[in-house]
Formats: sequence, structure tokens, C-alpha cells
Amino acid sequence: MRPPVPVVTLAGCLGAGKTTLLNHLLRHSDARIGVVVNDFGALNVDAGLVRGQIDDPASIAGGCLCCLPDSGDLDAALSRLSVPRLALDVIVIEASGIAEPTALARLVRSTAVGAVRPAGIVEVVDLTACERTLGSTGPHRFAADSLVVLNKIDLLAPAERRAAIERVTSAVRAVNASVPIIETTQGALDPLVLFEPRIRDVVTRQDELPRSESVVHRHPPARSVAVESAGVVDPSALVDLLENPPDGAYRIKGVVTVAGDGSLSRRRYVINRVGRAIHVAPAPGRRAVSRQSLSQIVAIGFGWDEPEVRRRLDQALLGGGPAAPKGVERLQRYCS
Ligand SMILES: Nc1nc2c(ncn2[C@@H]2O[C@H](COP(=O)(O)OP(=O)(O)OP(=O)(O)O)[C@@H](O)[C@H]2O)c(=O)[nH]1
Repeated sequence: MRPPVPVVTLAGCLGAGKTTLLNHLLRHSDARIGVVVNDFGALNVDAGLVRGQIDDPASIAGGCLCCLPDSGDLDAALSRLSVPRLALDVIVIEASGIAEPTALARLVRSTAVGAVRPAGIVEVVDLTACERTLGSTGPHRFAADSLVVLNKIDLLAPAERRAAIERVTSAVRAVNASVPIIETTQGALDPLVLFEPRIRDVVTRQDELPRSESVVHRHPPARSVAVESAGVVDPSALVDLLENPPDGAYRIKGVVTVAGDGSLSRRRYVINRVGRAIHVAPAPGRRAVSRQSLSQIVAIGFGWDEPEVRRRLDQALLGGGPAAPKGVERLQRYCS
């Protein structure tokens, strides 16, 4: 059975650059991306931009997503896109510019579609329209965000830009202390930040991950560190990493073989941290990994101390004897 398809929600005030960012991601990612657009018009994605797309964007019209009378339309779109035949890696919902991120987060969390799981709110902010962003809706809108993208930095002179970045950053930090904040022009966000490599790619492509940084040189410099170990992993060490990741690690992903606690035999899990959200699931069948006992973790992030990130990842893969029962329990708390 396929694990649930992650659903990333793209929010942001009208004209902030959501569509621009989405088009950028569609052009620069190899992931299989499904798109749900909640707009008053159609998503302006031409044939060239939908390269890598498996199906047409699902369009939800008739009003702002978070104001619709029920989640029926969203559920129908998510159902359609999460069918195994499409084999999507991720679904992106582009919300209308008037949707409230906190309401969107609730809506996605409460979907009745079991084949998907929430994977965070990415909020695009137009840096030239701080008054509008902070004034009309209030900074509480940032509380639900898992990533904030400060866009249109090209439109401000350096001094003005610094002041605007500081204002928005302090407003965001007041309600969401740990959310990563990234600056972009034309929504040029590194897709690695949002779209996890497929599980099997973590296995087969981990040496290639850093290379994508130089290929997509216009992106903010996302970094990745990958580690692996042949032994079984102590679940407590793993949960310590997930709950308290190294500074700058926005995303952590891995397939791990976890030690049992005596009564339980060892098991394999897919671990995933996006922003602050942690998700753990039993690993799908043999297809996902080439060597059954190998444990692998990839971290993706910005502005970090790489040796320290590597040290923390290695530490999480340190195994040992049977796990303390509490460790297994802690890990399973994050299982859906
Ligand atoms: N100069 C500049 N223009 C940008 C940037 N990002 C987006 N734009 C322009 O801003 C306008 C609005 O961008 P969209 O991507 O359509 O914004 P949106 O958030 O999808 O808009 P709504 O659907 O109305 O909410 C377009 O004309 C974009 O070309 C940027 O970083 N710099």
C-alpha cells in the first residue's frame, strides 16, 4: 500500500507570488506534483510548465476555499489526485489570495480523504506590500505557517529591503518563533525544500542531492546532508532528532530500521519532519529499499553548520541493543 500523499498548501495575500512560485516549482522539480487551484480564474500553467505533471490541475471555483460551506470540493479534488494510478509524490494546493492560512490548515487536517496527509503551509509574502500583509489581516495569519517565503525582494532598494524584511520577520516571529523564513525573487524557491525526494531516491540518489544546488543556482542555497548505517536504530535517538533537529534543518526524511524492545521485533519506518510537523509511518514493502536493514536519513535546510548537522544525524543512527520500551512508544506516537 502506498503511504499517504503529502499535501502542501500555498497561501499568501493576493498577488504575493503564489502562482509564480508554483510555476517555478513545476518547472524545476522532477517530483510528480498534483495541483489543486482555488482561484476565481484558471491556473495559468501552459503545457511547458506542466512538464512532470500527471494530470490536469483540479480547480475549485466558487469562492475562497476556507469560506466554502464544506470541504466536499477539496475532498473530491484530493481523492481524484491521490489515486495510486497517478503515483504522485506531492499535491500542492494553491489557495486563493484571501484564504486564511489557519483556516486552510484546519481544512486540510480535517479532510476525509485517507490517502493524503497534511505537509505544511507555505506562505508567500509580498515584501513590497507589508502594510497590506501586516495591517489588513494581522500577523496571526503566520501562526499556522511551516515556511514563510518573502518574495519580490528585487523590487526594493537594499536599505528599504532590509527594513521590510526585519518588520515582517519580527511580526512572524511574534506568533511563530521557529518557522523558517526565506527570501526569494520570482518565487525561486529550491524545490528540495518542499518536495522530498522519493523514498527510493533517498536510497539511490543521495549522493546526487547536493548537486542539484549548483544546477538551480538562482534558488536560495538549500543544503542537504545524507547519512546511512547498516545497523538497527535506537528509536529514542531518532525521536530526539525529530523533536529537536539541528538549527537550520527544515526538513528531515529517512527510512530506518528500528530496534524492537524485546517483545516487539525490529521494524522499518519512514520518518519525516517538515517545518515543525513530524510524521512517522511503517515503511512500505520491499520495493522501497534495496537492503532491508540499511537506515538512511536526509536533512535539507539552510544556513546551517554542516558538520554539526552530520554529527546529529549520525548520532540518531547509532544503534545498540534492544530499545527501551519508551523509545518505541515515543516513535509510534507520531505514526498516523
Ligand atoms: N518584480 C517581481 N514581480 C513578481 C515577483 N513574484 C511575482 N511577481 C509578479 O507579481 C504578480 C502577481 O504574481 P502571482 O504569482 O500571480 O501572485 P498570486 O499570489 O498568485 O496572485 P493571486 O492569485 O491574485 O493571489 C505577477 O505579475 C508576477 O509576475 C517577484 O519576485 N518580483
